[in-house]
Amino acid sequence: MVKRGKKRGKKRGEKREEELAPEVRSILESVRSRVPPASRRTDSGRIAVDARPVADAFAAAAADGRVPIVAEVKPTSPTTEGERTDDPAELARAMVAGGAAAISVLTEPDHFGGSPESLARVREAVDVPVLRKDFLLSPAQLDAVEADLVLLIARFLEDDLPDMIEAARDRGFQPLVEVHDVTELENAIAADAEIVGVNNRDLARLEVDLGTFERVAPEVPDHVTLIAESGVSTPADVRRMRAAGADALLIGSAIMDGDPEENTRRLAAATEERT
Ligand SMILES: O=C(O)c1ccccc1NCC(=O)[C@H](O)[C@H](O)COP(=O)(O)O
Repeated sequence: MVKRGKKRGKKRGEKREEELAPEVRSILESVRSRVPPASRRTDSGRIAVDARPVADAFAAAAADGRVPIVAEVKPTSPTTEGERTDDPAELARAMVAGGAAAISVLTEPDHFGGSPESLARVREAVDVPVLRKDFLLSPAQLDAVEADLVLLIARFLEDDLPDMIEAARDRGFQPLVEVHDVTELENAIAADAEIVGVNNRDLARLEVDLGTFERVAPEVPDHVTLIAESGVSTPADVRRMRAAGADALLIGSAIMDGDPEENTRRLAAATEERT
């Protein structure tokens, strides 16, 4: 008789991961390879941040007649050709000069050309809130660098989301919870997220559809600060996202492609009454 090992069913997280685009699976693999194993973690390097309040920064931009824009320092990405090697601090200063209410910095090195050091330099160079844009899967990663906000992606964190929100808040960060559909939004709200980003980029196919934000935004409770992420290229896109309820927009490629100051100024000027 042939003895067979017990067949192990796939866990929900594993199944969800198989649905991701190969580029995104590769990002997660390299993130995991950098996380220190639990046996080597200590609490001694735990970060405590005095964060710049992002709600105040958005309110100040709006009061000044600018659309609140989170402009992203994004040297490259799986969907971008080439790499921009300018000084991240200079790029961030230019974005703020163009009217950015906040700055986002990719800190993932292998697929986005970022680093925690770049973010530290950016945060020193500007006085607006700075978001750490990375693929954070465990509390140990939060201690890599000080930032005002950290991105937590609901799709990757699943049941760990509430603990990661708590770990981020314990350190003083403002967690921005990224969702892509209403189920993820419900999980984010149940986990007490107060700042939510709806990502128009589908991480399963890497396609961008601004209709994603329009579908999810009506379900977002009023007390939540709501950010439209990805795929915003033109002033018309900015107006479309604002009309659908975005308090702010996170824009990378359209600002990095060309003159970041001029690009930010053009997009931040796309004001129109929200409905
Ligand atoms: O931008 C990519 O190619 C990408 C691919 C796979 C996972 C994430 C990716 N982007 C990360 C981001 O969050 C975006 O940089 C950000 O939302 C800005 O998007 P965009 O304005 O479309 O550059």
